[in-house]
Amino acid sequence: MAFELLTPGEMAEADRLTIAVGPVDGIGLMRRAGGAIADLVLARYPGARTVHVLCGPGNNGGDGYVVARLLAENGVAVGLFATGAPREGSDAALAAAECPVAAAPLAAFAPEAGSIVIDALFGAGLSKPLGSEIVQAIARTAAVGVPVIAVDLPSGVSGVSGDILGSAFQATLTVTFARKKPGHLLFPGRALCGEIVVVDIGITDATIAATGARCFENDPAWWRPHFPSPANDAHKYSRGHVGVFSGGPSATGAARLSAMAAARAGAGAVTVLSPGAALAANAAHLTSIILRRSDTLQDTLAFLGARKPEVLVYGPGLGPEPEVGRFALELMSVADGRFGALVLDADGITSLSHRRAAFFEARKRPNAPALVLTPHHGEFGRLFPEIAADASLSKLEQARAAARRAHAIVIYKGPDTVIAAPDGRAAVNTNGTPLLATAGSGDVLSGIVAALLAQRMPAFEAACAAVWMHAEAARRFGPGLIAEDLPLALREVVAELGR
Ligand SMILES: NC(=O)C1=CN([C@@H]2O[C@H](COP(=O)(O)OP(=O)(O)OC[C@H]3O[C@@H](n4cnc5c(N)ncnc54)[C@H](OP(=O)(O)O)[C@@H]3O)[C@@H](O)[C@H]2O)[C@@H](O)CC1
Ligand SMILES: [K+]
Repeated sequence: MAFELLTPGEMAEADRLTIAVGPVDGIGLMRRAGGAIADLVLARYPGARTVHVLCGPGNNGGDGYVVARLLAENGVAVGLFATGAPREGSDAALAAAECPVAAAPLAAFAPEAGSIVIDALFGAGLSKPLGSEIVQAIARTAAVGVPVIAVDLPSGVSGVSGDILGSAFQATLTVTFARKKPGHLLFPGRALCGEIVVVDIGITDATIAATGARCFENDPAWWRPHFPSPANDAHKYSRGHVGVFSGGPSATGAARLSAMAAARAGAGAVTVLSPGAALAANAAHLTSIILRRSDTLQDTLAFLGARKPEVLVYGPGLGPEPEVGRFALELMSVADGRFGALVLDADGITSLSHRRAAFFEARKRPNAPALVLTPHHGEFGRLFPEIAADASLSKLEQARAAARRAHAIVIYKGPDTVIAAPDGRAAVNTNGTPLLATAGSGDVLSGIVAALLAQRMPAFEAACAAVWMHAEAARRFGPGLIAEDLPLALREVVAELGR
């Protein structure tokens, strides 16, 4: 299934391998790429009066010359504007030579209402911020509000990171080749692509695999085979037991949200581990969730010995104090098979930022539990300040670097949540919704992750599934959503996935 995301470098490698194997050559790929775009334009805009094609100096421009030629051959009035002639001997120069429409300088481009713009200025080869001539062309296009069809990427959007280099077109439709690129899915690029259509230009799945791409668009299609479904003879503990640590008397809700989500996501048993002072508050709100007092590490060890939970959730509602971080380190050091995995969220992450060296050291120990970290942007910056400050890394690369550093699955949350594993696998989530920007929503996510881990779903797949399910539940519930609604809204999502 075609969920890999290719960096521009990996895409260039796929092109190179395809051409090396033959029979299609570089200009052949370009003709296919341009041909697919011309077909889409003709199908989608049959009444377009004029199509303006803007061509850059590289192969993206080459695709543009193919589109211009094919549209002209189909009787469309074509305006062609170029930043300069393509390099002599290049495929783009060949495509330009085959194009019967004369190119005018880009400065002369002035789109009118009713026209369509094909942006073939820069794609995978964007290497620096756009110059003023191009920025002005973008502004003139935006001023008339005509549809823009971007070839490969909206010019100005980095295919690697989704960052905007100076300025960028707001596309109505972006047509890319073989596979999507990270820049299509990471913000702000994602918002500038409009609809994204991936066209097949003859690059095979085997060739994509040969590029070594290890990043994916998050989709149930590839993790669903690992999704847990209870065996017929299941009992509550065989379906996985999750323990969730609660905050003090005035901060217990977060743990209960996490616990409810873990139960709805299929954990057979869920225990809230509460400080004695918060037992009454928790008891007043819990029914099927087990409640157990835990004030000290000894209390927790007694629970681990007696109840043998697979997964612990540590962080929601605990407060950012250093002793919270110290306890997280103690938990990791006593794990030694007493529990399989730890989900560290919210204050569990922030509190460790005071003990980063000890934390990273603890992660190197051979008996350390599996770990899932679920930072949002601020928490990520606190635990991984050097990685967060490295502007040369995309969000995707930052998440990967953090996963390697912490020997953990990292769920780097946001509108474009990235999930990364220490082995280099990564996924970008695409079903997120602003409905999730609500207090307590992160606590629910940590509970879902824990439940899937407790049911023995492999960690990377479990994290990807949890992120997708969380967003899917929010979407289905719709406006008015508060975090309390999410666990129940999960029911339908779990039912469909487990079918
Ligand atoms: N066979 C294939 O490979 C296929 C490729 N295909 C197509 O090729 C595209 C990739 O082509 P590409 O590698 O030539 O890169 P492209 O985006 O055209 O730009 C490179 C040129 O732009 C220049 N430049 C960069 N930034 C700039 C700026 N801000 N301002 C000014 N100049 C700037 C850069 O200059 P340089 O960095 O060298 O100084 C260089 O001259 C890909 O997106 C797809 O559409 C398809 O046809 C399928 C087959
Ligand atoms: K483009």
